Amino acid sequence: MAELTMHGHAAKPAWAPVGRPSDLSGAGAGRAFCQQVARLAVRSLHAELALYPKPGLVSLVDNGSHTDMDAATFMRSMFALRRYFLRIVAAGMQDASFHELKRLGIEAEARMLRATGGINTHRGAIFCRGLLCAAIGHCRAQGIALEPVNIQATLLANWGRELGAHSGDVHAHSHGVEARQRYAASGAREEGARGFPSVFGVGLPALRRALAAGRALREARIDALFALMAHISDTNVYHRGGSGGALAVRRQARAFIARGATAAPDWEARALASHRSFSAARLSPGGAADLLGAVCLLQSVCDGAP
Ligand SMILES: CC(C)(COP(=O)(O)OP(=O)(O)OC[C@H]1O[C@@H](n2cnc3c(N)ncnc32)[C@H](O)[C@@H]1O)[C@@H](O)C(=O)NCCC(=O)NCCS
Ligand SMILES: Nc1ncnc2c1ncn2[C@@H]1O[C@H](COP(=O)(O)OP(=O)(O)OP(=O)(O)O)[C@@H](O)[C@H]1O
Repeated sequence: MAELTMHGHAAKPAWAPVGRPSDLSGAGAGRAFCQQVARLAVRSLHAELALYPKPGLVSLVDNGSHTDMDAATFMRSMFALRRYFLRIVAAGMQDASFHELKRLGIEAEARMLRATGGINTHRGAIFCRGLLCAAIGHCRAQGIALEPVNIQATLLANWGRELGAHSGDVHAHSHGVEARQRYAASGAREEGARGFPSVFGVGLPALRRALAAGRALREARIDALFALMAHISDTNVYHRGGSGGALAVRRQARAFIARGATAAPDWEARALASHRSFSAARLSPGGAADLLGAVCLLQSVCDGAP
């Protein structure tokens, strides 16, 4: 939202920087800020879900490669996470420890699973967007401009050491752990430990480039998604498709980008063809989808986008 933006080209912030953590408990500017960021985080979940066509992924149009979840499952999960985002922004403002953020994340996962009947819709989003929300809150409390470079630096400076050491204690037998062991794939934990370089260095720049070239938000988000698919090591893809599946995802994404991505007049037909072929092969780049959502959140916080 425009009023969040702390730098030159958008509207001035509506609130004075929050200095005192005690603001968070009352109805002061701190609480209003947390509520606004939480709203943007939930909106980023919706933006990711609503985008179509996303190869193999669930959207409002169809379920892609998935038989166990649909848009309604994602909507239930989304509503269950609102309070989590509010709490984790506040925790970031109050200088919370990594242990405290992790506790909030684990609690949110449990709430998500209750809302979906045990289906994992947003584990990656809870992890990545939760940490970003904490860093955004911390920046705000310290009067640091809400710019991507500052948010990433804040995340690493405050929780980077523990993120680097965060290995096998949560979900010792997850699909991500399995993909790392079988294929030496990296995944959400490694992304987190490095301060989500794919979000800040790949997805967000791709989205901004497309917008600067005059394309609409939908096209810019598609460009960001394909840039992420071409770049990351997605443990969801490894889990479902092995190394062959991971190679196929990267190849298709690179071919889409090489043809000009959404600048090409026939981009939609080609994105749809990818969606059909991924769905037939049961491939689902869920990690890229999570990171795209994080890009949407950062764009709305830093650039004042809807
Ligand atoms: C680190 C987490 C995400 C575990 O990851 P792990 O790879 O073991 O689990 P899993 O296979 O279930 O995957 C988790 C998610 O990562 C996403 N993902 C896959 N690949 C990637 C990637 N390269 N980059 C980012 N996300 C990815 C997937 O979409 C999936 O939703 C997490 O469950 C965790 O530690 N949670 C603890 C609480 C928490 O969220 N804390 C937040 C603040 S510290
Ligand atoms: N729009 C989306 N469609 C599908 N998956 C998504 C979407 N957005 C994010 N994801 C991520 O992809 C993952 C879902 O994929 P998948 O069903 O393979 O997960 P899983 O629970 O690890 O595996 P399985 O369902 O095979 O047990 C979720 O963790 C979710 O974070």
